[in-house]
Amino acid sequence: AQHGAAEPIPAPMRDLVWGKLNFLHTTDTHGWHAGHLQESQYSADWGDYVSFAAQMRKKADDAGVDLLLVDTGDRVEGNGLYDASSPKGQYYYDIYREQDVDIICTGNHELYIASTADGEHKHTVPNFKGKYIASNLDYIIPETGERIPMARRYRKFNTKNQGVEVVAFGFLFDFTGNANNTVVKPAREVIREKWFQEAIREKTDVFVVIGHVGVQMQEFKDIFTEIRRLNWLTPILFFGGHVHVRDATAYDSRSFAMASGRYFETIGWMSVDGPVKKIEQVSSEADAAAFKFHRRYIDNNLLGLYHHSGLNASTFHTEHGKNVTAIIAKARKELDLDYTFGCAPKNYWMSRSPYPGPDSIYTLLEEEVIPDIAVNHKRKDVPRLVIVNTGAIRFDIFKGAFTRDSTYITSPFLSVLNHIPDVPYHAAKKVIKLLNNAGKIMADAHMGNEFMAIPEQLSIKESIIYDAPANPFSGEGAQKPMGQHGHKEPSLIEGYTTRDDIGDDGDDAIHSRVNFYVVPNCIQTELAFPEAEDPETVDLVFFDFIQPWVLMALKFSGEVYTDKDVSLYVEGTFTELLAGWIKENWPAKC
Ligand SMILES: O=c1ccn([C@@H]2O[C@H](COP(=O)(O)O)[C@@H](O)[C@H]2O)c(=O)[nH]1
Repeated sequence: AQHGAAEPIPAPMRDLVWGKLNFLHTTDTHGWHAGHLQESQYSADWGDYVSFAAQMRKKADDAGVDLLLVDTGDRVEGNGLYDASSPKGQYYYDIYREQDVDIICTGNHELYIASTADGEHKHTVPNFKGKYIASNLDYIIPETGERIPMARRYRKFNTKNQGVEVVAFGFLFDFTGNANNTVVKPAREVIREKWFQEAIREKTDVFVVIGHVGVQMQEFKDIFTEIRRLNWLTPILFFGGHVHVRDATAYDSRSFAMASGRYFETIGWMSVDGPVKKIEQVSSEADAAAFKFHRRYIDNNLLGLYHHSGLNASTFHTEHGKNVTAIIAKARKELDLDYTFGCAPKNYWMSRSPYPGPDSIYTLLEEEVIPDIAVNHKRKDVPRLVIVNTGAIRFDIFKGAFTRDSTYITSPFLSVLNHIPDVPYHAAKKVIKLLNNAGKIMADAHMGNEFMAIPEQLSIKESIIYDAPANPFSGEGAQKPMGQHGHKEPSLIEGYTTRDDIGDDGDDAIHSRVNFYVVPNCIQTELAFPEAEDPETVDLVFFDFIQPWVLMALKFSGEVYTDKDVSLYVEGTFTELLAGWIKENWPAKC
């Protein structure tokens, strides 16, 4: 862990279940490779993960089984370690590559900005040569305009210890927000392509489909159906992401799918046991029931990593892992990520507390931040509606130092405030309602409103509010306390208490439960409104990211505008404006 990171706290633990084939999975790490410095339960860093993987590979070798590492994209955007350098990612590529990942693919965040996709093609694809898979993604070479596969379409290989044959694919969901130097092909079309049809006719022991795709999303279901059509008994394993949740499901009795959260809070574990090799393989569905699948969501917590590897603080860390931790520390220092803009007076939550409310980060924005930053001095007296999408905020603010790192953690995007001047108020006032409530109408116009909100809400549609704190030690397989604290039951800290299609025993550490309040897709602030009556016209101000939705909503309200009618409202990215606001408004010292 990084120097100064929150000390890990012991929790009651569920053990890992090993099989013949075992996997460690990361997804949506979004630059959090230094770990969560302010949260004890997720404070291990990428160097610790390098040590963990090496120790677990050794365990696998000793037992004669196999361990593979998987990463399903969105490694970038969301943390100072990636975003604070200029150009972005200057330190990240060399840190990330230190992990020996066996199967890796692209997420949508690698593609929003052309230079990010260039960086992916220039650095990460060659860093993981032969292991990087791009089943439905092409890249356009800037110099020639030639369109080529981002990386190989699939990978066939044998595992180290048992020689298990694996055919692996790497998909991205049907993403349309990419810059124009990549082409994402819809999964449902790719599965008809000749190369895919040939690949699924390879006689293999197991298919592994990794993807930046939620495990409940149609893309995975389509891929599963097509592989299964020709391979009735072969196990098919899916590793997904994008939705930022811990999740697992089975599409049938010989398949299994898991997604491993977000922000390097979670290291996913999947194992398969049973007749994994063709030679031992089964000829009927009844025999195929012998396959056993397990999943575990490992908190990225050093004490947990010690526990699962059977090691301790003096035996766990490899030289390689320690070096990676040191490289991260050096990068953080050079980027001055601990520079403090101000001191947050309390915690502000995205989903843990209701919006509107005193502890909601969106209420803080709506009532305090936006009125101060959404000001164009030439038009400051013109009434305006300022609309901000909630997905633009990526993480909670914790009481205490708000650092350069926090600015990117809260708001990594290059979002700016644009505007359309003098929009008739009768139309402008309908926009927020359409963005928040007219999901069906907008979806019919191929503008899914849910893409303006936080990704978690793609999966969690209703608030989850617990009546009272859960009984920590009740439930299936009540747990033994971790490590060095003997028989004393440690008190629980808040964290994941996952319920997926497999059950509620997926998390390795037992936490106390956390409420999840659903928030709207967008929030709105009214500024400079006359007191007596409604204005005739207003300036409509909004993040550039939601411009297509805003234009569509205006059209539905009877006012047609195009991109040509939109111009910048305030100089500076939202990230910079927020940092400036904090410097002005929160005390300098904590
Ligand atoms: O410029 C941007 C880019 C993205 N967003 C928000 O992020 C989600 C996508 O997040 P994932 O991590 O890929 O799941 C998108 O739906 C937007 O809500 C943004 O606000 N601005």
